[in-house]
This record gives sequence, structure tokens and C-alpha cells, in this order.
Amino acid sequence: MIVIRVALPVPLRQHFDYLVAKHLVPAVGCRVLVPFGSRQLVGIVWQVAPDNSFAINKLKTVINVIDQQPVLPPLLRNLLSFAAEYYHYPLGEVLISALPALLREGRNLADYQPLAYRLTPAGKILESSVLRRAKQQHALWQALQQSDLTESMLLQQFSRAILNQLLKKELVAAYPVPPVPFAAPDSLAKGLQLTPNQALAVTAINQAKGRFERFLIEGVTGSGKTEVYLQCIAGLLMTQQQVLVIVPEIGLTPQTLARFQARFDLPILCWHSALTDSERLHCWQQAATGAAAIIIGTRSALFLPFMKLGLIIIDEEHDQSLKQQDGFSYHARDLAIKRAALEHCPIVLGSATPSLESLYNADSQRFIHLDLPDRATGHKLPQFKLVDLKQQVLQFGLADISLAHIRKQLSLGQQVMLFLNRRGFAPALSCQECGWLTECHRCSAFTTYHKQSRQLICHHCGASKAIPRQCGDCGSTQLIPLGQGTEQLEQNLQTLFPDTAITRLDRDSTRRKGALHSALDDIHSPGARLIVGTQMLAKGHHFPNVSLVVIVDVDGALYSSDFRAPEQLAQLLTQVAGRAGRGGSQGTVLLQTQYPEHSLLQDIIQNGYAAFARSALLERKHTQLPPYQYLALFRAEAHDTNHCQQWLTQLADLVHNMPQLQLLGPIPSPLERRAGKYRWQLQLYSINRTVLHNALDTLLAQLLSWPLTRKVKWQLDVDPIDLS
Ligand SMILES: Nc1ncnc2c1ncn2[C@@H]1O[C@H](COP(=O)(O)OP(=O)(O)OP(=O)(O)O)[C@@H](O)[C@H]1O
Ligand SMILES: [Zn+2]
Repeated sequence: MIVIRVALPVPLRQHFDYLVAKHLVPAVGCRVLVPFGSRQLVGIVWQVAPDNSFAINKLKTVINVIDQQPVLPPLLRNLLSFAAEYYHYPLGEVLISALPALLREGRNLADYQPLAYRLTPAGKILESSVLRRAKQQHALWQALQQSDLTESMLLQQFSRAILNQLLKKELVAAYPVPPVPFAAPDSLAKGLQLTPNQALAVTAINQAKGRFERFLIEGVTGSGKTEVYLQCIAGLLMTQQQVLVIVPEIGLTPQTLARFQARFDLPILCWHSALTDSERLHCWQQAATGAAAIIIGTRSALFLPFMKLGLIIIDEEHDQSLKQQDGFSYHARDLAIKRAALEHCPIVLGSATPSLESLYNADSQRFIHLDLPDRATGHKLPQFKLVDLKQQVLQFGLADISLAHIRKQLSLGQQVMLFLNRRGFAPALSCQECGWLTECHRCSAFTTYHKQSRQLICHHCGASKAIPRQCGDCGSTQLIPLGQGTEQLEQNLQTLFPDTAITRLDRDSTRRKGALHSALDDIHSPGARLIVGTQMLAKGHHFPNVSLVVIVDVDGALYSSDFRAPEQLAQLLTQVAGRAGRGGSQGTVLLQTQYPEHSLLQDIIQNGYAAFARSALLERKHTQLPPYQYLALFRAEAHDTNHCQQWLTQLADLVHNMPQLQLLGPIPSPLERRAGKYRWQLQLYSINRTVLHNALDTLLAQLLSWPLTRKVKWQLDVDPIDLS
């Protein structure tokens, strides 16, 4: 028997030793099934025959060696163990979370060979007239007469239902096809004639082929960053190298996919949370075997295995969704940079509104800064106008001047976008008699009134309940919606503009499968139209017919205590505004506010994001906030608020004596209660990254043994983005 050390998905920060028969010893990176207490767990072999093994007579034996070949190749193991160390998260959990669900469950890879389809002998001799009435089936039957089709190719054109019909009739049969690397094309479709700035960017990135280099493209909205990506990618595909493109939102994958597919006739796959388990495994296999040329995915695509990765692109690199919030709270941008270093390939971060972190890295020469200051089409950037809401009579939250602008653009056949970052009908219901508001009984927050679904929903914990008939305080039945969300704005706009089509784009309106697709199709069809939506609208969409953007209300964000709030608001405003005037004459952006004199609004309007960001960075320097100091955050949640406070105080007491470390807290989190639990936090700052991480190691070594640790739900967030 031989001892192997296994990483298991348990919250303990250690590995576990097991015995395995000599002739079965798996390679490092293979999965094994092992007994663990009363359970059986799938783990990853991390070491074979460690020299400091546990007493052999006490070890249990591996139940099953699942893989012949490692599912985690050395490079990924390297990346993941770096990540576990950097984010101070248990390695076993990090390793397992990088695998698709079916592999986590211990399924055998060989059972999931990709399939191809061909006609059966009966299918080959079928009379064409037999399928005359079933048009789709006939089309598929014809396509298969030309050549066999792999499952992914087939499903791009035909539905699974159609395929199943032909399988049932035994006209078509499936057979497994081991994936093979994609074939480099002899030639590729020519791209657009690049602007001089685009050409400079493409040349710089191409020159970095085959070595680690970091680029930041700071390109205004509509500057043609995507065209730069496409032309850089083209060169790599010719040499059979794969490309990973990370986008912030699942909502952006269809649009990006369509643009990429229009350019490259090669296997391009998407990776996101809406895939089924077997689709995920398929994507994982296609990446690992080199069959996929390009993968477009959300943040966890970063952990896919690639046969030969030649370039990583992070689009909208400033986006907060690149950072995972719960549990293993990694930042996909930062880990992607590590991955590029391991792969010896260039990485390109792109945004119209780069994060202050990335601008800081560009300013200090860590990143090569590529500037695209103009729109590629030659169209001008939109013009901002402030609409002072003070002393104005509003109709449904819209000033007269805003309404006049909207009318004018609609009469010209243009589209108008109204941005309101609040979904639902109203942020709360209020009692007209006593002012009582509908609150979530589990969170320190109001519950949003959703009229369509006739519910009050808490946007923090997700709890929903029926609409009350009476005030919870005085019993009055006069309950009215307070404030306006997108659902209400849509309804009000329909009253004001009864003959105009309206499309709403938010998390509620796009929940149904296919709803997002059809909403985007509506927007892309020409003609006058109103588009209402939340930040979903802001992200990377190219709507050429939008000439006017109305920002209905962002005042709530102007006075936030979070030091990142100004940066995030500036990014949001610039991104939303950037949807205007992409297709023709200069667009207009109307920003409605009670505070037109506010310095952030003035700065954005007069000087633009680039200038704002530089002055914001200077301010961070003066106040010694990230990126000028490193930050780590301990969060604690418990039903008893004292437990949180005491636990964090115990941590703080340990840190007080450490040099080069500053503390903020323990303080209650801005959202003090969520899902019935009180929330506190402790912020640790240091100018020295090593000092901070050593301190975290010391704290973790101690806190695991405290009795109080079992009474709180805690999380350590390194480089936190969200301080709520
Ligand atoms: N060199 C070029 N010549 C002409 N048109 C171009 C060129 N490059 C890009 N475009 C066009 O400009 C428009 C905007 O490009 P694209 O969407 O790539 O910009 P972007 O920088 O990615 O925008 P955003 O950051 O706002 O998402 C597209 O319609 C694209 O086809
Ligand atoms: Zn709640």
C-alpha cells in the first residue's frame, strides 16, 4: 500500500492521508473517492507518498480511483493553490469548486464523450417525400445527407426535439467522437479597416504573443475595443492557439458570441451559470482537448483547462461582478493575470471606465496602457445635460424638459433609453395615514412592491410575501406605493406615450428563458421605441438607434459612505451615457438630479471619466485607501449581535500589536441585518501586502480554535469590492 495525500472539499485547512494499493496509485490531480467520517467524498490527489505521513496503521483506504489522467493539470493546480493561499481559502474547496458539477460528483469522464450524428441505413434510403410534412426534420435529414454533424454543430441549427424525433424513428444514430483540437484556418474573414489608435493597440498586443504581458485598453464607449480583440484573436487562431474572453454578465454572452461567430467560422463556446451540467462538462472537455477555439464566459471560465491558451481578454474589466461575493471571494481579473503569467501569454483588460486599481497599475508601468480616445465610427461622444429637479413639477418622476426631449426623439423615429437602477414597482408600500413602511422582518431593509407578481420582495434576502391589506401599525387600508421602480416607470411611460412600444430590461423582465433574447431583438429592430432598464442596460450593449438617454434618478448614490461609491457611480453614468448616439448623430444624455452642483456630477460632465478617475486616484492617495493600501475584510454574521462584535473584537485585539497594520472596526455593516442575522465587519489595512497576509495567516491559525468561532458565520474577503 502507498500513502496519498488528498485535498477534500471541507472547510478544514488541511489535507488528508489515505492508503491505496500500489498498482492503483493515481497521479497528482486525479480524483479519488474516499471515506470521510460517515460520508464518502470526492477529493483531488495532491501528493503521492508524502514523507511526513500520518501513522499508516490509522489510515483508511481509498474507495475508488476515478481518473486515469489528472482532471486538474499542473498549471491549473498551480493557479488554484496560489488562489487558495492568496484568498486564504481552504485548498480542497477551491480545487473542487473549479470542476464542473458532474466531475465534482465523481462521474466518469468517459461516459460523457461528445456525440456525433449520422443517418442510419434506413435514413439513407428514405424517400424524401416521407418527411414532407415535417419541415424541420426534413431539413435536418438533408443536412445529415451532406455530412455527419457533431452534437454542438447540430444544436446550433436544430432543436433537440427535432433530433429526438429522428432518433426515435431510427433514421438517425449517435456515435461517440473523441474531441480533437480545432484546425487552424487557412484564412480568416478580413476585419474592419482599423483606426490609427486601434492599429497601434493591435500591433502592441500581437508583439507580445508567446510571453506574459499585461495591457489595459482604456477606450471610450464605442471606440471599437471589440474590433481590437477580434483582430488580435485572428492572429492566434491561425497558429492554433486558444483564446479566453471573460465578460462580466451572462446577458452579454449572446451578443459577444454573435459578433465572434460572424467573424470566425470555428468552434466558439459559451460558459455561464445558465448552462446545464452536461453542457458545462462539454465546454470543459472542448477547452481541455483544444477542440474549442474560443471560450466566452463569465468569471469562473477562468478555471477552465485549456490545451494551448494564447490570449486572455477581460472585457469591462472594471465590473464588480468579476469579483465573487460569497465563500471563495476571488477576483477574476486578478486571478486571470496570474493565469496569463503561468501560461506565458498576454492578457488584455478593456474598459471605457477602467477601475482605479488598473489605472494605478498602468500609471506605475505594470500594465501597458493603450488609449482609444475616440469613437471608431467617427461619431461624437454624447453630450451630458443636467436637469435640475428642484422646484420642478414632475410627471411620474420626469421633468418637463426631459419629456420634451423624449417626445422630440420619438417623433424623429429614434429610440430613447431611460435608466433607473431600481427594479420592481416601488421600493416600498407606505401607509398614507401614519407613514408606516413595508419592511423585511429579517433584514434592515424595506421590501420592494412587485405589482405584476403581486408580492412584496426583499431584494436582500429574497423573502417574498403577499401584499398586506392593512397598515401593520395603525390598521389603515390606505397603502400606496412609495417611490418608483422600473416596473412602474414602464407603466407610467405607457400612459404618457400610448402609441410607443416599450421594452423593459431588468432582472425580473428577463427571468423567463429566452426573454432577454427577445427583448434585445426588439431593441435592435428599427423604429421609435422606449427602453426602460436597470444597470443591465449599461453593460456593453451596442444599440445603434438610441439617440437619447435619460438617467432618471441616481441621487441616492451621491452620498454613500463607501469609499468606492464615487468610482462606481462615475462608471455607471459613463457606461449608461455611452449607449447614446452610437449609430449616427451625437447623442444626448439627460441627468435628472436634485443636486446639480454636486462635484462628482460636475466633474463627470465637464471633464469625463478619464479626468475624474485621475483625481479620484489622487484622493485615494491622500486618504491612503486602496490601491495605495491593501485591504482585507473580516465579516461576521450571527443571530446575536454581541457574538459578532465580540468575535471581531477578539481578532482586533490580536492585530492591535502588529506593526504596519491599521484597523477600522469592529463596526456594524451598512446593511446591519440580513436574513435574520446581524452583520459586523473589521477592516484591516496595510501598505505592505506581505505584512497584511502574514497577519491574516496568524489570525486564521488562532481563530479556528476559538469557541466563539462556531457561533458566527464568518468570511475573510481579501481585496473586497463590496463593503456593504
Ligand atoms: N475601425 C473601425 N471602423 C469603423 N467602424 C468601427 C471600427 N471599429 C469598430 N467599429 C464600429 O464601432 C461600433 C462600436 O464598436 P464596439 O462595440 O467594438 O465598441 P466598444 O469599444 O467595444 O464599445 P463599448 O465599450 O461601449 O461596449 C461598432 O458598430 C463597430 O462595428
Ligand atoms: Zn430580507
